[in-house]
Amino acid sequence: MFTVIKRMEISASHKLVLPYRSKCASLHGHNWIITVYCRSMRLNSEGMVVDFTRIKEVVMEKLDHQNLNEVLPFNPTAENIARWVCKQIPQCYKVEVQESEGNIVIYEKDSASAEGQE
Ligand SMILES: Nc1nc2c(c(=O)[nH]1)N=C([C@H](O)[C@H](O)COP(=O)(O)OP(=O)(O)OP(=O)(O)O)CN2
Ligand SMILES: [Zn+2]
Repeated sequence: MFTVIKRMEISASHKLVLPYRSKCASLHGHNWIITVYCRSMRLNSEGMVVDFTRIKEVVMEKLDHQNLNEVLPFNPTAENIARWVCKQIPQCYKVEVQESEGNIVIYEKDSASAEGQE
């Protein structure tokens, strides 16, 4: 089994839609550190699980220097962002989203529904 890990930092803004008072309901920014984990039993014809550059393109081109409320069709919580990133990359099974030093979310694909990893 091969595992590929790609870590990226994205600068972006967001506000959260919440049913209670929160400072996060106002537009603000973070430098999110997103770590993408991909795995496969087999390599493609180029000898890769997935190209590091392809992972960066998928994540950075969509999210970096954007207002996440405008480019994502859901409330841009760290949880939703992690799940969205995982869905963009077939070989991905886990995504860690670090919003600040102390705020970290990990999304892991349900192994029963995992695809493209063998
Ligand atoms: N489970 C989640 N909780 C919160 C999320 C989230 O994505 N998932 N997001 C936020 C906001 O984005 C907010 O910006 C973070 O607020 P806060 O926890 O107060 O974080 P700080 O960066 O200010 O960190 P400190 O711990 O206060 O230093 C809120 N909750
Ligand atoms: Zn925030």
